[in-house]
Amino acid sequence: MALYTRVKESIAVITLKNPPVNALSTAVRRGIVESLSQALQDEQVKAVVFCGENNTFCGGADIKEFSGSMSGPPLVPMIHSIEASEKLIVAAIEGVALGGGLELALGCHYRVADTNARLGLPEVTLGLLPAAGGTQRLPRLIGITAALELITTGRHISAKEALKLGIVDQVIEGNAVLAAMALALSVIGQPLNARRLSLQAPAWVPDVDYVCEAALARVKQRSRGAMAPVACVQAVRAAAMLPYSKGMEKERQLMDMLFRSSQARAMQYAFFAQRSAGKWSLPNGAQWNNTKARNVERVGVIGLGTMGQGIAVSLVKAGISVVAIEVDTKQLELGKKAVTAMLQRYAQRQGVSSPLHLLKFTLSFHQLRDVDLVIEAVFEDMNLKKRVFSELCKVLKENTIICTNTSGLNVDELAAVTDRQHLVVGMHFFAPAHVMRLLEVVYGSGSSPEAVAIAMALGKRMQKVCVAVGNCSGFVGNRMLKHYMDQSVYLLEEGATPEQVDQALEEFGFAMGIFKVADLSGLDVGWRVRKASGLISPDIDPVKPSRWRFGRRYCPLPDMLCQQGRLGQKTGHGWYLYNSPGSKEAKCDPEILKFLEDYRLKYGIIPRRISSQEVIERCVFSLANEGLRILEEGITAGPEDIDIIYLFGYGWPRYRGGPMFYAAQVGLSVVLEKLEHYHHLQPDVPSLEPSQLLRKLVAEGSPPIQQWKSHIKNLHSQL
Ligand SMILES: CCCCCCCCCCCCC[C@H](O)CC(=O)SCCNC(=O)CCNC(=O)[C@H](O)C(C)(C)COP(=O)(O)OP(=O)(O)OC[C@H]1O[C@@H](n2cnc3c(N)ncnc32)[C@H](O)[C@@H]1OP(=O)(O)O
Repeated sequence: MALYTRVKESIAVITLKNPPVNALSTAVRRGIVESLSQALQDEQVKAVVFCGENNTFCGGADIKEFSGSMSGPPLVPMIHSIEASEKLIVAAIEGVALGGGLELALGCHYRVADTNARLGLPEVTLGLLPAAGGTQRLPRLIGITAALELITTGRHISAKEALKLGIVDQVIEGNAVLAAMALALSVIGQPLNARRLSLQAPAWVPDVDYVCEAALARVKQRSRGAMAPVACVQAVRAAAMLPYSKGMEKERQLMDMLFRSSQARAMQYAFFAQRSAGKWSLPNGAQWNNTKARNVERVGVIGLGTMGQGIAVSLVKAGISVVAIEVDTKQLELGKKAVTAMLQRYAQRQGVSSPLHLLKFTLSFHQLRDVDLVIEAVFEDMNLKKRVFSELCKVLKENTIICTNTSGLNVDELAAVTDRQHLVVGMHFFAPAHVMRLLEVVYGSGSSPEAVAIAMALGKRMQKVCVAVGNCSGFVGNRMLKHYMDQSVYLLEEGATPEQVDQALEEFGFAMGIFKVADLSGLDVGWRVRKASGLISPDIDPVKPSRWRFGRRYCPLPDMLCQQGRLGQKTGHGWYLYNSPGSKEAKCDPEILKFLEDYRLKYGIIPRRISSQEVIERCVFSLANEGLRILEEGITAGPEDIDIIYLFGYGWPRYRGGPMFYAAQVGLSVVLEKLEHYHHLQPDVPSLEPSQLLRKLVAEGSPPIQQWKSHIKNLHSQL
């Protein structure tokens, strides 16, 4: 709703009220229309100030309403009548003015913001465009080029930047509502036409086509396959080329198309999934709102390899003191140099003073005696980690939390060597840890809810998207990835090339195909894991290694590449060829094609043509199938957690929602049928066997993904 109040005799204040972000729900829009009419009818009122309750102007249209039938006064005519009002209207922006919230402010004649306000048109991140006149008014206010940048990225800007761009008229420290009233009193009586953005022409640009084509090329490269950024460019182009009313028609047409699209549904699902992942819960009933996290101010980071460096940088950026430890002076100096350089670059970019005073580098475990939490980031070796954990217990305070940055080792086995199993959790960061947003917080069987709460809160402070997951080999992301990777190499055996597989995956929307990712990470990473798990042993024939291990299909191609020293980008060749070691541009390697041909000949495999559809079905459905197994085992609280892990950690295209959402969107019965088909052809690949939960969900009529949790609960009670 909206609250109408009269102040200073001649000013009416209309306060949007819909906590927590005053989204423009039906009730709020109705309240605005009624309050505005009251203000316009009241002869005493000479000016109106719009503001939001609780120092938050408005977070935009109510996204929850998008999935139902929309009713109540529509936004476009409502904002039009604000702009057309003969009485002066000023927006007082505190907190946020986003999406429809900023569009409402653009309909006002003046805008005042407080210094901490954030503004933006983030509709593109929901698979939409600003459809309450934003694509037409913003270019008229700040020009085509700046509007294109803001609308196609959806980025939030500070009040300071908004002032520089000309989006707001004043930025004030203190109460924006009082400042808006003061501004209103100072300009009452001045003509309003020059303040009505729909009446203005956009600033002239010499070559609109060129500017729009360049923007189109940028968005296509940045978000391959996404419809919304392309539509945003088309709408802004219309602002430059057409009169306002025609531009509005174009905006409406493009919005109709996006609004109905599966991409918009997926991206809006992702918005809510991200928020639901933050509301973690454990199988024992402990959860985010019934468990207190104690504060963490000092953290120890053990190991300054690539992961440790990134973790230390993220901690310091969050204002947390770090004691960083290495085993010898050389490693310590290398780590110190890298961390210092990253933080100096960061400080320079942000225009802040370098936070190096928060860092201490040392060789001595004793320096950890008063840290609140430790993150171990040593080499991925169980025995080494166990030794580190035992040593830590000798020096740490008794309530210090111990976290391991393992990417898949058993957290319970590590906790067992400590004197505090309840204070041990996994914090699985993704490389590079100062860049990647995802953090899997892994609870073991003995981890206390408080330890989980502390790790989740720390991750959030480090700006990570945190997902609580149970302890199993590879946790969630890497456990699922294994099956996706298996299918990709089987496809090579059967006739595909790395480029074909990668092209299909990139066309699907992945940021990078699986073979390019493998080359980037280094093929030796998986090789070491396979050796440690006994899949590679000295009795395997080096010339014609077996294609079965432990009774299951196994593809020895990645091992054979490693044996040849083809470890990926770092050695200048892997699945692709690179100009030199460390260079990034992947080129097709004729040697690999020959190697694959020889391999097929050696094993008597007759290559066949493999379609992109088969690549996607086999790679993506096996990923989703494993996700369903994870759900049935209770490793995550819901499908949203899995999708968030894939969106933030594995380059899954946001406009496809995540593997679980994608499976639901394709249709669970289709996924079941395809998995049965491929499992029939590959009976020695157990992961292709449809999961119990998939069969159950299909048998129960494929409920929408939001209802899966209740079906999983029933499944658990039957087990
Ligand atoms: C059939 C054919 C019909 C075709 C045509 C139909 C046309 C329809 C006409 C539409 C006109 C278009 C109008 C406009 O252009 C569209 C929009 O405005 S879309 C919305 C744009 N706004 C956003 O994207 C902002 C989203 N929110 C945020 O970024 C953040 O929430 C925040 C505001 C920066 C605050 O961040 P935090 O403080 O971290 O808090 P949370 O993120 O955790 O949020 C708290 C709480 O609020 C819920 N929430 C936030 N924003 C919205 C919202 N806009 N609508 C609904 N709910 C919102 C969020 O989910 C959290 O909820 P909780 O988890 O606590 O339940």
